[in-house]
Amino acid sequence: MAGQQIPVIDISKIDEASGAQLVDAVHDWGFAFVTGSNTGFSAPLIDRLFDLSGSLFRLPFKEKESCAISSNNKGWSRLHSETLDPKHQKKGDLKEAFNFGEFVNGKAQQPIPPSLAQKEAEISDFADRCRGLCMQLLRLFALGLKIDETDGGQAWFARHHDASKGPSGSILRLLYYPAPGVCEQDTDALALRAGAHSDYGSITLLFQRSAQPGLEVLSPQAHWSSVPVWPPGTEEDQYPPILVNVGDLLSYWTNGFLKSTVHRVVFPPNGASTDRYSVAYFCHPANDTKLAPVPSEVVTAALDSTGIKQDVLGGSETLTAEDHLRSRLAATYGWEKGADGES
Ligand SMILES: O=C(O)CCC(=O)C(=O)O
Ligand SMILES: [Fe+2]
Repeated sequence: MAGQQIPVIDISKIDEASGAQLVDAVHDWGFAFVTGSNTGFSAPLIDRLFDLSGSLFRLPFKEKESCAISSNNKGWSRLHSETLDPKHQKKGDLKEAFNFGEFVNGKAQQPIPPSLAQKEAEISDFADRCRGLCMQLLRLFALGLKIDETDGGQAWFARHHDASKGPSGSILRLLYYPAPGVCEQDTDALALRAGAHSDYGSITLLFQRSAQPGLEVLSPQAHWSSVPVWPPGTEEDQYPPILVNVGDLLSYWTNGFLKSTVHRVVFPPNGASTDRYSVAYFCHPANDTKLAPVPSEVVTAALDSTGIKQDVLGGSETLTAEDHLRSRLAATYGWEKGADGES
């Protein structure tokens, strides 16, 4: 797939037609761009968060280090400290990241750099908007999968993601990939900014900056294909297209019908000296959500035609969202404890 083929879907209407479009897009590829005022993200709002992210990563090492990431997967991680693909990458990713867990009444539940304190409300507001957009997307998935009203209809997934349902593993992650040559340079030609991985949760939202490309997705034919920052024709949009991808949990929940696609971040082409900043929001259902089979004729018909049975992926026990996340974190990092977190 050429990157520009990732469909751009206007989600101004939450109805069956846009639900079907979104489901079609992620059924094969796991990725789609969504746009329209309904996303809740104007260009200036996104710009402000990137300004804030720039000032966070420019803080003195000591201040960032005081918020270093721990086994709950919240906080700051430095260059080379981890890779998203430990099976294949010998060295850590060439990135810094700051993971914010859920905010409570606008307050972070983890140490944050003191000089960021007056921006706490702004970060919390951004995370709330991300969750709000994910709720709309979850409604669209349920509509596209034709879940019957008697089973919960468009609320089937969304109701488990409401903040009132209790804590979840949702994370807002700010990312900074320094330009080649700015930091200690890697001589390994295979070095990556972020190793190949799939995300763990229900839905990931990704915000990118113009002229800072690098994301690639793995095609079903096992080719890496670059993803544009702005799909052609959307450069001037008042509400920039936001990249959406399905995570492992939603793929599991739909018996693989919605795809969780492997992706990675590479250096700019031709040795160009550009930083990359991105912001990802990983949306998870409440920890105690039971991932029971989705009552969808669309999913059932697909399973019938492929011969895959519901329990092949799901096993005989109904996992909770927390079990699912814990098993993914353990597989990647060997973590046995905290269930909060993300890839
Ligand atoms: O920075 C990016 O474009 C992608 C980051 C990513 O895939 C992740 O952190 O899971
Ligand atoms: Fe990812």
